[in-house]
Amino acid sequence: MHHFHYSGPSLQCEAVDLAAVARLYGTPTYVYSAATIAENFHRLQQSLAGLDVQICYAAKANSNLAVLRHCANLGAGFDLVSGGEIRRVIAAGGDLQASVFAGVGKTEDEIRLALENGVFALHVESEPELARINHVAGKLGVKAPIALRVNPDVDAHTHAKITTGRSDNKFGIPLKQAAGAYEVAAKLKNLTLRGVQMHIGSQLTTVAPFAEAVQKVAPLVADLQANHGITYFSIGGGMGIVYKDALASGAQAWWDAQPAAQRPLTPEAYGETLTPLLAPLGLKVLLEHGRFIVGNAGVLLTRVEHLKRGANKNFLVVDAAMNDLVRPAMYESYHEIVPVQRDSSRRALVADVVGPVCESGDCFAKDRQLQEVGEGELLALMSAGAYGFTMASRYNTRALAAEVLVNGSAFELVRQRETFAQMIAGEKVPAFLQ
Ligand SMILES: Cc1ncc(COP(=O)(O)O)c(C=O)c1O
Ligand SMILES: N[C@@H](CCCC[NH3+])C(=O)O
Repeated sequence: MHHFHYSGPSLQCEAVDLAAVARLYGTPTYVYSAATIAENFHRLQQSLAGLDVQICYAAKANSNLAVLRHCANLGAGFDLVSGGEIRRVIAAGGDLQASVFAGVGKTEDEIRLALENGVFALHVESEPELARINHVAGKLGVKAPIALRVNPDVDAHTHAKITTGRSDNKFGIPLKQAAGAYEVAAKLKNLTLRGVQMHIGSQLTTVAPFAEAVQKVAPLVADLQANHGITYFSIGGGMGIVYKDALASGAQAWWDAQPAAQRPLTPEAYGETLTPLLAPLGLKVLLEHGRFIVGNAGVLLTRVEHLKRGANKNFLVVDAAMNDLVRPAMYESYHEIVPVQRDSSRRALVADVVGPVCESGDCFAKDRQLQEVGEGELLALMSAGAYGFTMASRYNTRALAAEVLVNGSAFELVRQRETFAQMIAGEKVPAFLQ
């Protein structure tokens, strides 16, 4: 559920007219709803009520400082995958002592930064990494708290590029080798064994793969608790969101109308299945969801440049492009596209919605049915709060978009649109070319 809805003809985020945001800050602009983030966060927390749960929000989904601070204020720690993300949490005033540092290729500098700032644990992806962390911790004279990321080889039934828990993915230590790797870790004197971690993929739409993975890894967790005194089990992130009916799914009525067997995954169903599997372990549970918390909490506002009538199809050219939101080009993913001013008297238009980038893949939607819209009118690409801005690039020397956070009837620019001067600030023409 989320807080994007029409008030009469106008699309609003909470109590703010999206047209007003575009007038003030231009387009393309990402707009996030603070209330939606808070609601998702609380629902997730409630879903495993009764267990000792810490949400480590996956900052890679949306790492704007305002979003991080909002999550921190709600009680989140963070799941971080780079020194840059660690520094972002520090800059946002978040709690690193409730945060974990993951990733298959942590550098020595990044490990040092994590340890110096007292992260809750490092999530280790391989035996060579254990040795590296042990070495850095030794130089600092500290003990590094670690958990091994275990790869349970479970099919998450999601897009091949975002599945992470199969044996042919680069992530984690195969379950069969995990006990041995823990024995290796236990012998390294600068490490403290603190937990077990797993993550099987992103945009999971059923609870079954989560349950299968928890059941596969639970015996190892119980063993390590008995023999090494570990205190937590991180079951990763990955809860999927509704993309296809993105606008309608903001309302309770939409959920009520879904046949029970086809209802999208909810935190309540997730908690109902996983609580009985996790409770007997008696350990702290870490959740690392990103998309579920912020995905439906954001839209990308864009303006129509032209309607171009081609030989056999229409192209609606907008001012956002694949550099702003790469998901459709990268994963063929679906984002609902809606007008900011709705007008039911307009004729229907079927068009490819495309950006100005010089690639045929720069296409947000193929043969999409929309209301007829003309030059200068605004559209919203829904469910763009996760892996939207954080995956943006400057391809075609296009500036990074602006970001706005809405809270009730208030809204503020939380990232200025990049200027050309900022884009080229680190570049120079060398003397030998002058
Ligand atoms: C280790 C880890 N934790 C958390 C996440 C967040 O996933 P999601 O945004 O699907 O919840 C990811 C991304 O897939 C991940 O690799
Ligand atoms: N970037 C992906 C999700 C990857 C999650 C990170 N391991 C997406 O946009 O769906």
